[in-house]
Amino acid sequence: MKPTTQAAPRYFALIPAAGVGARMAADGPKQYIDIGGKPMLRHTIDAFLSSALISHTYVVVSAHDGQIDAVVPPGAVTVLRCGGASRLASVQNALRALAGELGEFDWVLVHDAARPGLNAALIAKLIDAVGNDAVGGLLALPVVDTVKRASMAAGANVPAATSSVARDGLWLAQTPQMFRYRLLCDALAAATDASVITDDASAIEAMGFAPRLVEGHPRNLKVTLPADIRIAEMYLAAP
Ligand SMILES: Nc1ccn([C@@H]2O[C@H](COP(=O)(O)OP(=O)(O)OP(=O)(O)O)[C@@H](O)[C@H]2O)c(=O)n1
Ligand SMILES: C[C@](O)(CO)[C@H](O)COP(=O)(O)O
Repeated sequence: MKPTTQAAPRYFALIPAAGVGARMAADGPKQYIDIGGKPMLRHTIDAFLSSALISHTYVVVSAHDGQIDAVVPPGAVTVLRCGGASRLASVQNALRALAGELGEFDWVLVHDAARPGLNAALIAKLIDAVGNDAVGGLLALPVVDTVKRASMAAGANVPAATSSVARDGLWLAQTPQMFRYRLLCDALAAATDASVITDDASAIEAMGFAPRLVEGHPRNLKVTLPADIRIAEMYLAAP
């Protein structure tokens, strides 16, 4: 019997970088803020370029982005100027733009530009853990604090806790979130509400699948608020 040869799996990075960084309240989009001597987005790009597992890296930016060309290393990264009004829309647009380049079984690792602390070891950990999985998965951190559900009473100036949420089984999603191209396209094509589908795994879950959770690292935080910059600087100073 002729031995069957199966093509080696391919892993592609897709970096949504079309946000405006409203919560950072900086002069411009937070993905271009300097951290440790280079723009945040360049740290994120370099994490994928440092991994021998990644076949190619794509960055999706807004159509009128005027800063990306000074950030990406020539030739090593493809810029997709199809960012949308939400992270969901940016990823949907990027996946459509890649229809002619990616095969249905190619793995896509969607990773926030705002998570510059990613490194090759975390990329390898995720791929090793779910690269043979039927669904895919994501880096995440188990919740270590007590979680409160709160409400703001009329006339109050701070919310009040109405209950505590049992933390067993609660995880905080990070990225990359890795799924095969076809499944990810189908899941996101069915997603309409960006306020509900706030990560790629949410769309996969909405199809009834259970993405695997692989423990990430605090260095892989999402740089969202001004105070996050110092934390990112600390981790990026010690790769
Ligand atoms: N329309 C959007 C919104 C967000 N993102 C990207 O999705 C990632 C996570 O989003 P977030 O941290 O919320 O970034 P912003 O949307 O820029 O931040 P904010 O919500 O404070 O405006 C970021 O890398 C961001 O650039 C994107 O590609 N397109
Ligand atoms: C994708 C994500 O980073 C997982 O935690 C998160 O959902 C992004 O949320 P944001 O409001 O778009 O930053």
